[in-house]
Amino acid sequence: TVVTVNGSASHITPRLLYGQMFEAQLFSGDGGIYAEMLQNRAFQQVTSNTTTALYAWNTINGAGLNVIADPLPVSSALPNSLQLTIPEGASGPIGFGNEGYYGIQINSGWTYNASFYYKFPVTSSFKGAATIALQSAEGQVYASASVSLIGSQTTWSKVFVNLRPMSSPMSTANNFTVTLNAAEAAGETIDFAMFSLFPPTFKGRANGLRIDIATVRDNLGGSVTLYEMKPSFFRLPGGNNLVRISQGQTWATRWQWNATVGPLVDRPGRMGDWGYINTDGLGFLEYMYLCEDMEMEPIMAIWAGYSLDGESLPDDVLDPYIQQAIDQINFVIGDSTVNKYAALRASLGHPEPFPLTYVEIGNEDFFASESYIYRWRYFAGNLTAAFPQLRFIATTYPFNPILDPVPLQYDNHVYQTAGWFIENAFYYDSFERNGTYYFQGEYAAVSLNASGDGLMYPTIESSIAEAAYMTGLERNSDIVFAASYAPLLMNVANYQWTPNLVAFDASKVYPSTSYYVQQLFSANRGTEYLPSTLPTYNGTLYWSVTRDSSASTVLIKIVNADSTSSPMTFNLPFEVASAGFATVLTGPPTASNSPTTPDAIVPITSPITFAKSFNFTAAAYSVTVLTAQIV
Ligand SMILES: [NH3+][C@H]1C[C@H](O)[C@@H](O)[C@@H]1CO
Repeated sequence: TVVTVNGSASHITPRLLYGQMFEAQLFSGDGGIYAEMLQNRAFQQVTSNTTTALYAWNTINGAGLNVIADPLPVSSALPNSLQLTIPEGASGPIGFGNEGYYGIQINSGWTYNASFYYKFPVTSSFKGAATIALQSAEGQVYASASVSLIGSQTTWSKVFVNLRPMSSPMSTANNFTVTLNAAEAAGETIDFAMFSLFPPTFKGRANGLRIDIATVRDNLGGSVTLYEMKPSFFRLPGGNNLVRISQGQTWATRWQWNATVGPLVDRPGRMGDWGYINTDGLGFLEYMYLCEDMEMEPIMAIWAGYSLDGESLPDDVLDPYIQQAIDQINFVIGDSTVNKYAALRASLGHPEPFPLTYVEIGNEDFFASESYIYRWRYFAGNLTAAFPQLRFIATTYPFNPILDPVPLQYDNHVYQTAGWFIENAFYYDSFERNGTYYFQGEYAAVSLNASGDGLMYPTIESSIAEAAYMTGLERNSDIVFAASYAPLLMNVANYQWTPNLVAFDASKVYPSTSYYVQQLFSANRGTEYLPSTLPTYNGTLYWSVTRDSSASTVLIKIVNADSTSSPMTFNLPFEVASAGFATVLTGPPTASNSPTTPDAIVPITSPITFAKSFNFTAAAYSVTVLTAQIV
């Protein structure tokens, strides 16, 4: 195959071309990138006096343990407390433990910050020590500290404890425990609330992110990071988790930005849309800090009156929801000297506005496109008037139905077979250039063929198909302004969707083959697209040529979906230095990175010789990035 490259760029690479889609699903937030280690830390949204209310907690040595509806709750947002009753006649340590999110990593290099509130429901003469510890399920103590609990403390008192493990067990089958001396504390009843256990966080941010997900360490000691994927945008908070959940919930249980900001003790949490309770500890401001710390711009969605069980808000009750969206946007970009919600942002520590260009109105409203006709008109109409500098993204099919005001951006989602992505590498080539821009907000090859089962993890075959499609996104990035694989993160211990880009468990992270494709494309995007000979439609060989005009480099992405290698000749329109690099991701088509084969497939970079006209053989089943210095 001979590829002739044009020296004049057809268009510049859009600022936000590659990024990440995020929503609280698959324990990607709680139990994932949100670094809180204790599951069910505040007994949010559970029914008191039930055993299920105690999920993730366990009793030690026969202590009585119950979640109560506290007559004196730690806050109106957290009505439940954990009541510990110490029986008479026991001996030794007695109390309770938390198993974390399917394990707790104990690392001797870390200082853990623990905290909780306690009170005695009835005043008592007790004055004794509680031991706070990190210990294995078998009871081996790795870190412990002592705090004194005082029986006269009948109002909530917050306790802080630092824990420094003496060693790092391989196993994550560990517990955070609170125990007292059974003889000393016999007959006592003590209430607890709002526990927390944090390891060090990404960039040291309080209430922040798990370092090894924001920064993913591969087994080779290198570091591939969500951050290193050089994502330019972060779509939040969903996805379906933005949309009110189905199964007969009320409008009030939808995600609401204002219920997720401010002190953790004031956040009620909610039943998320993926079958588990969201603490909302990774709240709206934490999402903004995540964007700031990973140098991304939010593509922020607002709730637009649709629920997954098909109901839509009628058109005469939209005003309070439109106002809530206006307030949400002002929290992000408002002037803190004039706007109350911007002033709230300042009071929480961020007086400056966050960057924001795009606001998505709803999510996948093609499921409710009839009502979207008026919902879009009211939301986009009012928000455009309030924020003329913002660009609003519609979530129905392009121009179906016709919307007013006419959307200038649409969000396309596609979950399809690997074959579909190969066949649709020219998907956007035929789109009219009529001033409309497209966000490929969610896409993934989810199975290998129409009848095939869904993939648990991406494979080389599925990732290569995505790469072929992405060469089309680059060729059409004059109208495709942003693209993100979805979903981003999955806890291998509890998930509701596969495949995903990056899997993890309580101590390790598993970047998939598709993650490496995203990283190769995003970290080598160039600043302008150089047209070249078009690949064969529905063929097996695809490429995309860009130039980085600041670094003065040429970047050539090559995708070979065939089982045999493919010799190529590139004719460049300019001279290049002979010493260049090839980074190749390749392997057997069925190969995956997974907890059992964590780094089966990683990109390998090696030097190659370039010339104005040069030959390169694309390996079978491979994604390659060639980079050369233009001279
Ligand atoms: N059904 C998918 C589409 C929706 O937007 C996401 O929440 C789901 C996967 O992440």
